[in-house]
Amino acid sequence: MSNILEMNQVNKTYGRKQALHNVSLTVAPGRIVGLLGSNGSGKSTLMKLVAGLLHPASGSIQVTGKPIGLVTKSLVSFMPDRPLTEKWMKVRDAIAYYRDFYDDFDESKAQEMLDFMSLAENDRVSHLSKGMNERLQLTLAMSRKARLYLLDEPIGGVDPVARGKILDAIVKFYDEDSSLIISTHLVNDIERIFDEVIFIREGKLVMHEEVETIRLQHGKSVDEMFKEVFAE
Ligand SMILES: Nc1ncnc2c1ncn2[C@@H]1O[C@H](COP(=O)(O)OP(=O)(O)OP(=O)(O)O)[C@@H](O)[C@H]1O
Repeated sequence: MSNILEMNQVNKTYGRKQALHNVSLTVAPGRIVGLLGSNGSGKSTLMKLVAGLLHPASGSIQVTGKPIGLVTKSLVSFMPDRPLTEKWMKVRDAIAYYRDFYDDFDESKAQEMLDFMSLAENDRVSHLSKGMNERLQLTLAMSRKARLYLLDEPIGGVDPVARGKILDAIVKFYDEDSSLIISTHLVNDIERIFDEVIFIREGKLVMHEEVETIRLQHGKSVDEMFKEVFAE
């Protein structure tokens, strides 16, 4: 089966700042990929390019063999690091908003995820704790029927118990026809769910490896490898 994502020699600049340098990578179907790097390394930029929210300065990006554009917007579901919901909304309004906006929104999956997440339809978004808000954003992003899910820092600023619940939800509700890219710098908490990891530093891809290879051939956890590669 063809790759879900292919990036070839992608560069992205913001004014004079080069945020991504010649990034090339592929992601096969059915993979959970960790996109790991310290603050400012280019993780969000990479996701926004794949989501079609930014354009590369050069290079090509394809999702299921199709260049980024209108068609790929329906193949990619992006959970940004800042919520897309409005403060006045209740959880049910957020669900309705996504259902109206995305033809591929699966409302019964959303209901199942809300139950799993202990979120009530009547909860007001502005009253949700950070952890509960992350659960809502994850529910919204993962209830779309996409081929590629991009989750930008889904456990950022959330306590360890809430992190566990969010990771359990990702694994439980993830569909193996698709692939998932998750950005984080909290490697230790999340590495158990990754099949492969991409290390990115100052906009350059420095490693793309199967987690099993890191564990078996290098005898290290991903967190240990991360600390070694990113040691200053
Ligand atoms: N709109 C922008 N204008 C100018 N520079 C930007 C812009 N967005 C990001 N940058 C810069 O590009 C680089 C990569 O930023 P990016 O947000 O992709 O990193 P990140 O790895 O997601 O960081 P974090 O973990 O802090 O979210 C950083 O140096 C950042 O300051």
